[in-house]
Amino acid sequence: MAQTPVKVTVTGAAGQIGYALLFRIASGQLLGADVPVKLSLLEIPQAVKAAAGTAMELDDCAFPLLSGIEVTDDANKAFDGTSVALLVGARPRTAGMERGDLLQANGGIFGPQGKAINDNAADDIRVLVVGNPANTNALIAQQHAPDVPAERFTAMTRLDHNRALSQLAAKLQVPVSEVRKMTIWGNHSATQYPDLFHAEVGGKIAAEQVDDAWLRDTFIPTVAKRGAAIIEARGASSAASAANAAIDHVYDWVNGTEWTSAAIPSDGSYGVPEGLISSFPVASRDGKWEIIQGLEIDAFSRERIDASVRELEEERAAVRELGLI
Ligand SMILES: NC(=O)C1=CN([C@@H]2O[C@H](COP(=O)(O)OP(=O)(O)OC[C@H]3O[C@@H](n4cnc5c(N)ncnc54)[C@H](O)[C@@H]3O)[C@@H](O)[C@H]2O)C=CC1
Ligand SMILES: O=C([O-])CC(=O)C(=O)O
Repeated sequence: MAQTPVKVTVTGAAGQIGYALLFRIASGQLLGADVPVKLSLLEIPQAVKAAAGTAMELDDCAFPLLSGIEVTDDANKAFDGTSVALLVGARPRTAGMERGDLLQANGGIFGPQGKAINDNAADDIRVLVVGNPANTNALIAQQHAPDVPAERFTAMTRLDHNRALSQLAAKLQVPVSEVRKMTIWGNHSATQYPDLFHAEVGGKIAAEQVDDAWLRDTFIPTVAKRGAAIIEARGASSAASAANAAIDHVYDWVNGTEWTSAAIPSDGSYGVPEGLISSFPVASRDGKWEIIQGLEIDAFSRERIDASVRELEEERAAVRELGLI
């Protein structure tokens, strides 16, 4: 192994997403098949033993790229020298809850973890928040890390993006790989807006290849409420698909992509107030996300983007009220 191992920290390592994520990171799918990794597993004290059990299983896989594993309940230790932080550890919702209902329960986790990242992480730290409500938790962590460039804090809407690809490909009976330029706008919540007016299939705008009623009454709600449908069917929230999306997000951030969706701090583009961590169409170049510019937004899309952004503003106001930022 020529390269120095990259330290990757996963919080909530003993949880269901953690279990679906860690083995894929250790096998090289997060950063690349030639990049050695060191894993740090952060858990609450009661779950450290279970995380240590997962670490035993990681050992038992004898992954050539895995150069070491630590298991801890100390955030300062977990984030010491970390280049990639996957903030998964948080309570999932159960049937009947919206993700925003978790703000009070989970918000308190992300301030201290943001501070521990600020004080200990490597200079090239990249943070992906998965724990819900992901956008606003990312904002909380970012606000406690004043020394880390703000754009290093991101939240996951890649699962929504992948769901949208899959639903559209099934409708048009094309392979998923033929869908281009999909975008999720706004919050990782039921107000998110999956946009077919810029997506393309066979070089033609997707919205023109489906009927309006399907787009409005089937596609958008199916994608936006897919998390609840999984909870209803599985009796537990999405895990392997969430882990898969986290891998996709970080891989593309580090290795580059021409078009995907990610929740990143707004620079004011498309009328989204600066600083909100909102999902946009993004490219990644030289290891940095860039919002894809110049898209025309019609009245139908404008109304939906604005509604989701309004919810993000309400969540930000709520966490201010709770003293979390
Ligand atoms: N952004 C997205 O697209 C998605 C987000 N999620 C969210 O991911 C989160 C995790 O989901 P699961 O793994 O299914 O939950 P889980 O309940 O199976 O695991 C969560 C783990 O986090 C740990 N944890 C709690 N507080 C912690 C802290 N302060 N530090 C470190 N670890 C801590 C728990 O001990 C537990 O082991 C939930 O908030 C869920 O809603 C889930 C699917 C998709
Ligand atoms: O819906 C949930 O609570 C879990 C999640 O974020 C998703 O599956 O998108």
